[in-house]
Amino acid sequence: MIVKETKLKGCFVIEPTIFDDGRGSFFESFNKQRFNEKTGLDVDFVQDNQSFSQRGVLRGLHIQKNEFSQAKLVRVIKGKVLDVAVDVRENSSTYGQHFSIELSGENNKQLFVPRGFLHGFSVLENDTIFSYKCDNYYNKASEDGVIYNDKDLRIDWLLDKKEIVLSEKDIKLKTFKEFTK
Ligand SMILES: Cc1cn([C@H]2C[C@H](O)[C@@H](COP(=O)(O)OP(=O)(O)O[C@H]3O[C@H](C)C(=O)[C@H](O)[C@H]3O)O2)c(=O)[nH]c1=O
Repeated sequence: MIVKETKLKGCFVIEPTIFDDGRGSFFESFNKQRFNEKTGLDVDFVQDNQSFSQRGVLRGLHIQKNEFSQAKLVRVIKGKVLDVAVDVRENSSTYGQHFSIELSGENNKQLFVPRGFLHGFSVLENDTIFSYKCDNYYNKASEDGVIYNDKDLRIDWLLDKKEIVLSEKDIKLKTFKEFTK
């Protein structure tokens, strides 16, 4: 298991050890002891989520605020996404900066997104299964977010504008300037 901290403190890329044999392959998708050892964290995940999307779908950028904020350990079981985490932790030296990474059923990479981050992903292949662990429960009332094409964040989602599919909720998300007011 290789764990590398990104330029955003506390945000890690995790590459599990894959065991290939004549039948196929095996890997531990999560091991609390090893995760804590390698990251220096002690995260207690309480909820697993899964979403299924076709190419062009873009989910995010979302966050749950205050006491409902969530750290997430995200991965792709099948297909491919560009996963994006935006640091919006108060007084962070990397406030407003983002890290993006391709997660796929091929590369089996995972991203640990700490509390205090906006999170979103664009779907790059059909029939993509996105699976993630959260360290706090879903709380709709605490949800907030930023529009995917915010002029200040300038995120390249690796999709043509005309193919992007957003939820009714995400179409109406605020700008980063409005979010940080
Ligand atoms: C997140 C969530 C949603 N729901 C229900 C609420 C809606 O009826 C339905 C779809 O929810 P939503 O449109 O918020 O799903 P996504 O657009 O995939 O949102 C997620 O995508 C981004 C990338 C994230 O990081 C968050 O985990 C989350 O905001 O599932 C639940 O019942 N429990 C949950 O934990």
